[in-house]
Amino acid sequence: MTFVEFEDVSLAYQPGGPAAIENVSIKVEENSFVAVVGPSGCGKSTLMKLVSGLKPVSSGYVYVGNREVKGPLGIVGMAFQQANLLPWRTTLQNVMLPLEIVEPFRSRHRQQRKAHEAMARALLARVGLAGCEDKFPWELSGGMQQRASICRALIHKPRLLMLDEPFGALDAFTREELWCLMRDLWQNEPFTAILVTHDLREAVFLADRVIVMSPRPGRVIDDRTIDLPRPRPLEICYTETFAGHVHALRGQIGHARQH
Ligand SMILES: Nc1ncnc2c1ncn2[C@@H]1O[C@H](COP(=O)(O)OP(=O)(O)OP(=O)(O)O)[C@@H](O)[C@H]1O
Repeated sequence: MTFVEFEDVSLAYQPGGPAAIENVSIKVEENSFVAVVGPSGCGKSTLMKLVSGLKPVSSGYVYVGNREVKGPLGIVGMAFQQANLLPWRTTLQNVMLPLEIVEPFRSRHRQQRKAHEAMARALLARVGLAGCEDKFPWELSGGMQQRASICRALIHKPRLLMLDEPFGALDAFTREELWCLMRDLWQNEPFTAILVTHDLREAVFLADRVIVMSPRPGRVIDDRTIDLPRPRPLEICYTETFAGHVHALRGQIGHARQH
């Protein structure tokens, strides 16, 4: 079943101005993991803003769960390159934030505070942050902050997770650790995921499909199925099939940049 659909979508940030993306049509199956790659400025983050309802389309339609997106959506979890944790809240309080804001959790939050806290503690433990609940963000490393930010994006069990370069600011080892964490979280309790990334290895490792965008105005120039078996161990990154996907994607983006 299709869960997210772009139907011939264009967006110009200024009315009548140049299009950031043009005639984009994409279908994302429920509980699948889709990555979007392309040269800088091709409109990857713009796609995120359109799906989450932070920006209206100039033309075309965006549907999430069979409903046209017309404003911010509560069923979306988001994680960005910067962890963006609130510095005055502890890690636990940061993770619990969506439960205070998003329905149906919000209206039950007072009565179910203890249960909500237990959910947050359990999720923090799953990502290896047990013992960090009472620490403030500045007491955590970059990788730990990003783990907490992923917990915050998932705590309200969103049906759709939008990831905008969430591992981009991390060192190579931490990044690979978090790929595995994301793989396990998704595999354990599937949700629909859309990942924007510059890292082609990350895209191939995590995704079922990789969508390639052209330089501005962003258009879909390829939609590549990644048929690597799951569960995928990190060692899969050193196989010929994996390298073949990465090379093909790199070639397409290089070609698109030149033309
Ligand atoms: N708020 C805005 N107002 C005007 N133009 C914008 C705005 N946000 C983005 N753009 C333009 O729209 C185009 C697409 O931007 P977007 O951020 O979606 O690209 P991107 O592929 O995510 O880029 P990067 O890979 O560098 O993060 C770019 O040319 C950018 O300059």
